[in-house]
Amino acid sequence: MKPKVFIDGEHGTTGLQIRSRLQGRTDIEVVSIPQAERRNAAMRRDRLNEADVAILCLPDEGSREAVSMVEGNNAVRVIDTSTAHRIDERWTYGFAEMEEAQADRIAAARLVTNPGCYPTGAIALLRPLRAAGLLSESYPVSINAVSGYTGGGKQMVARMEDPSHDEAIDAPHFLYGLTLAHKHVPEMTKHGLLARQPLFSPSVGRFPQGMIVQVPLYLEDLPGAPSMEDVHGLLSDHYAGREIVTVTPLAESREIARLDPTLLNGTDRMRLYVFGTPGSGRANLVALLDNLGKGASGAAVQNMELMLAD
Ligand SMILES: NC(=O)C1=CN([C@@H]2O[C@H](COP(=O)(O)OP(=O)(O)OC[C@H]3O[C@@H](n4cnc5c(N)ncnc54)[C@H](OP(=O)(O)O)[C@@H]3O)[C@@H](O)[C@H]2O)C=CC1
Ligand SMILES: CC(=O)N[C@@H](CCC(=O)OP(=O)(O)O)C(=O)O
Repeated sequence: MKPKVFIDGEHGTTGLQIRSRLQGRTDIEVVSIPQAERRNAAMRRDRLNEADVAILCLPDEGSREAVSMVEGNNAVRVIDTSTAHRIDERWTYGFAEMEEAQADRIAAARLVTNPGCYPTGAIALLRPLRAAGLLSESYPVSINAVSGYTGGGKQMVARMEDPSHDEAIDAPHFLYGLTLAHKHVPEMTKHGLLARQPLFSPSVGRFPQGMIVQVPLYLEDLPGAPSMEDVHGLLSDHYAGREIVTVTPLAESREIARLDPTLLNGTDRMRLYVFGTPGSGRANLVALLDNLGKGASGAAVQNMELMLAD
C-alpha cells in the first residue's frame, strides 16, 4: 500500500508549495481537504488519523491543535513546519545536514519539527563552528537577515501586493523584530549550541522569495584566532558530499561584488559563503536560500522522503 500523506494547511503559502512538489508522485497517496473546508475540524481529524505522514502547514496554534487530534495514534508520523515544537525535546529537529547522524534520526522519528527559514541559514553557519570549538558558546553572535515577503505567509503577501489593503505596506525594504525577541531566537540559540542569545535582526524586501542570512565574526577573537581559510575549510569539510547544502569556494566568493538573495529561488538548495579580506581577522559568513525551498517546503519534503525511505 502506498503511504498516505496529508498536508494540513494545504492551501496556505507553505502547503501549496509542498503540494506542487508532490504533484505527479505515484509512490505516495496525497489525501486532501477541499479549500472551503480547510478549517473543518472533523474532516481534519479524520484525514490526520488516516495519514502515515501528516505535514502541518499551520500557524503555531493550529499545529498544536492538530497534534492533539492524533494524540495516542502512534501510526501517524508528523512533520510540523510551524515554530510550535522547535525547541521541544520530544521532537526531532528536521535539519538533515546539521550533524552526521541527523538524517538517520529524522528517518526514525515519529515527530519531526522543520527548522524556521532564518534558523536554517544561521544554524548551518554556526553549528559546525561550535561543534569544532572554533566558536565559543559565549561569543556575542549577531545574525542579520533579509527575507522575501512570502516568509510572512498569506497575510504578509496580501499587505505587500495589494495597495488597497487596510494594512498595505509600501516600503521597498523594512526592518522588524526590533525588540531583538523574534520567535526564531530560542531555536537559533538551542540548535546553534549557543549559551547567549544571538542579536537577530531580520528584514523583508519587496521580492516574493529569497533569503540571505549573515553572521559577521571577529576571527581574531575566536579560540585560536582562525583564518578565513580555516573557517571555510571547516564548513567545507562539514558539508562535503552534500548536494543540498554547499560551500562556495573562497576563490569564487572573492569574485562576487553583489549577492542577490533570489539566486536560489525555485530550488531546495542552500549555498554558504565566507566573505572578507584574507589576513584582516574578520569574516562575514553568509547563507543564501529560498525561504520557501530549503527554508520551508523543500525541507519538509526532504524530511518526508527520509521518513518514508525503507
Ligand atoms: N512562509 C514561509 O516562508 C515559512 C512558513 N513557515 C511556517 O509554516 C506555517 C504555515 O505558514 P504559511 O504557509 O506561511 O502561512 P499561510 O497563512 O500562508 O497559510 C496557513 C494556512 O493554514 C490555514 N489555517 C490557519 N489556521 C488553521 C486552523 N486552525 N485549522 C486549519 N487551517 C488553518 C490558513 O487558512 P486561512 O486562509 O483560513 O487563514 C492557511 O490556508 C506557519 O507556522 C509558518 O510560520 C515556516 C517556514 C517558512
Ligand atoms: C518574513 C517573515 O515574516 N518571516 C517570518 C518567519 C518565516 C518562518 O520561517 O516562519 P516559521 O518560524 O513559522 O517557520 C517571521 O519573521 O515571522
